[in-house]
Amino acid sequence: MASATAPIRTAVRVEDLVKTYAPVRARRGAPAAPAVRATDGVCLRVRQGEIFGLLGPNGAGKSTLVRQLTGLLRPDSGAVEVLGHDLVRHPERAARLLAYLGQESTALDELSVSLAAETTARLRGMDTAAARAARDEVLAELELTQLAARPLKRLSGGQRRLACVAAALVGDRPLLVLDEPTTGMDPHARRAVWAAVDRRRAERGVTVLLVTHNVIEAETVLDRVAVLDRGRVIACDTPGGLKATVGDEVRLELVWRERAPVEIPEVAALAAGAAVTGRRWTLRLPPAAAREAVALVTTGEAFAALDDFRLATPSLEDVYVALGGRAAGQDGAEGLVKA
Ligand SMILES: Nc1ncnc2c1ncn2[C@@H]1O[C@H](COP(=O)(O)OP(=O)(O)OP(=O)(O)O)[C@@H](O)[C@H]1O
Repeated sequence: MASATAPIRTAVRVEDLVKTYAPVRARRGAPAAPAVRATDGVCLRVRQGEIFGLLGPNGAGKSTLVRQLTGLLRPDSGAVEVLGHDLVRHPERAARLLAYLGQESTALDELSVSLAAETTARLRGMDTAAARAARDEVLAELELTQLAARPLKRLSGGQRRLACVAAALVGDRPLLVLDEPTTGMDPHARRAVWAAVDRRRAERGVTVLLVTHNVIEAETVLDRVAVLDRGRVIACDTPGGLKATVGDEVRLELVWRERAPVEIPEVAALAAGAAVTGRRWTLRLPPAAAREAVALVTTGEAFAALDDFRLATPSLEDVYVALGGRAAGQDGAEGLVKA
């Protein structure tokens, strides 16, 4: 975040951004696809030095939005300004202003880890010596030195992703746009990525725009988050501010052994407010009601039928559901908590 004395500058300004993908006509057995309004009037402001998240289920429009922000996809209408530059009129300026890590790595796959980082640094204007120094630094930082000689296509999925992150981080761009950077990584690698990102923000005031499904990760690394659903921003705040929108409700999860003992009237009463998935009930309750419910299910007949229970304060996922976004697992959306 910007220091208390420095003026807060806007790194990214997005105004009323619209992109509709054209419909596809039916051809040789392939069904027709209707037009999709993938971004539908998106407005955003990202401050300089901020780690800003775009959160939302599959198909919400996150990648479409970032591809417009990075000059790779022309919007139908609306404005995109990065560090004062109009990227709709001058998309070619994006390469100087930002590093973009997309979901695919195909362009680098033939290169070794070392060459991928060095070539990217050279493409970003560093001379050979500086590019090699930046390469060595980032490979050490992400613990990739041992894999330096290996071509990306011969790495595991998580290792390949880490090598792509390394390439994105070289060259000192003031804005990092990272689309699901930690997909497939183990917790150790994830931590290394977040530490590297945070270091650049702290030492160089780098701004980070991060696309994620992963609510848990979002809660721990983001300063602010915009929740996107069906091409629209349905909320934008700090993780804490968003959580406050669900008030002080707590989440109670009950897992029954075989079936819920709904013949017990108090259990039947709980059922009315529960989201049921198989043997699991999820309830959102004020703290006092949650305490009562816990007392009920941890005594007598109800307890005998109970396999497990968990009481949790609201998460961003609760916020997301409360905001009316498509709940995890519905409409083809994957679970929001994707480890
Ligand atoms: N090239 C394309 N042509 C037509 N429709 C597309 C195209 N790319 C994306 N879409 C559609 O636009 C909508 C937004 O897609 P987008 O990839 O931006 O979502 P997303 O939030 O990034 O999803 P995910 O989390 O799965 O990456 C979806 O309905 C998708 O099917």
